[in-house]
Amino acid sequence: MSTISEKIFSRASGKNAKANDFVIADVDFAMAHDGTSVLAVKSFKEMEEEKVWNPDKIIIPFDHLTPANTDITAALHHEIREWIKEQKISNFYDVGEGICHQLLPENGFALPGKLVVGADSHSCTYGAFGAFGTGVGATDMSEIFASGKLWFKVPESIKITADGNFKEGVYAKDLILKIIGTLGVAGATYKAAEFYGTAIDSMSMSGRMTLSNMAIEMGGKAGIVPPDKTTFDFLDGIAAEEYEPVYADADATYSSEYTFDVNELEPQIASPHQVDNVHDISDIKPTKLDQAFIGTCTNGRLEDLEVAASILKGEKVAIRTLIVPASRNVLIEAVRKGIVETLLEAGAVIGSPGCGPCLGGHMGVIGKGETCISTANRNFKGRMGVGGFIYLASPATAAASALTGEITDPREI
Ligand SMILES: CC(C)[C@H](C(=O)O)[C@@H](O)C(=O)O
Ligand code: SF4
Repeated sequence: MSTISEKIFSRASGKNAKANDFVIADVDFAMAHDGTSVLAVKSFKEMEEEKVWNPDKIIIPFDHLTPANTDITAALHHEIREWIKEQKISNFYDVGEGICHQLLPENGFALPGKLVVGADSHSCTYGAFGAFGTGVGATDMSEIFASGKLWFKVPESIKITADGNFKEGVYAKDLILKIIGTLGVAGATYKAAEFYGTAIDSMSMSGRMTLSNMAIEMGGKAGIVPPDKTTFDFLDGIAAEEYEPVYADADATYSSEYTFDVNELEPQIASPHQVDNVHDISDIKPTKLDQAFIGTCTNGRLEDLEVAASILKGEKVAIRTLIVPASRNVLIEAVRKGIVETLLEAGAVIGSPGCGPCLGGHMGVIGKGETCISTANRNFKGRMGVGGFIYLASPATAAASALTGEITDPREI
């Protein structure tokens, strides 16, 4: 009678772990990016540890401020590169390779049944593969660097079932926005969400990653999709090590259960400045935009760019439109398929793979009083630039809006 999380923590801690137990667990893979590795490495050095527990289990992608935006960032990048060399960390992804939450799945580190911990809140993305993926702070990460272990309180789980078929113009992003709008930003605090239902079964890995990615936006510790053929096919030939899929027992205990009917779902918009300020697009009053941004660990994958290109093909954007592929592989594929050409011809700007302006660091921040429609996961006040307004939506809605210069239903284009 165990949930997926209880089973993963039981294996990782070597004891029968139940919700609310405190356990010390062995971490399978640990990730820190350029933004958080700086503090994690500082704290690791302060612990006077000489060597990391396992240089092959640590993954360091540079993605948040890449290519370096200032001399300060460049110096920090340099410092981390030196530490990576000294510690012989084998999985280092330098500028231009892509966003951490895209690179771990692409390189087969997000695996069913594994405990994958990242020094980044959106590490819940790995739940799309049936892993327990979760984010921790940089000092907790330094402890993992040193010992390969960390303490956890085993989360209670909630069950979210989404049945039905997506209507044309409606996507996984709309579903997760609807879920967050319904549960609220604290609706799943310290809980692990397990996703079930026919709408999830028929979703691609890309869609599942969008779903799991945003579990943290309702306070979730993890957002897990039980692995199936779609998962195994994706991992075929790329899994970094062997894995054992884990499923919940039929009589597992959930602290709450929710159901969603995808047949009825419309495109959703999260209005400023909270992710749960979610509305059907038909309820949004006319909203002028200054910028559209398509990218991030939520929606910067090939499928997302493909949808945007299908809408922008042969048209011209009415506002600044920034497109940042989630990884080098995504960009290469998008070039091969002619997607990049279509986007450029439509007047979009293509950024180098990475986080781009998602957290307001560089490469497309917005000015005071400006409004951006974004495919990211957060619309917090000031996130993309002080005094700016962010509306969250799917890539289709963002692309349709880029064409008109105001929030636009992709089904009306
Ligand atoms: C910089 C990093 C710590 C942060 C996070 O943890 O989520 C960032 O990725 C974000 O999306 O706000
Ligand atoms: S793309 Fe945005 S949300 Fe994702 S890791 Fe980067 S800054 Fe965080």
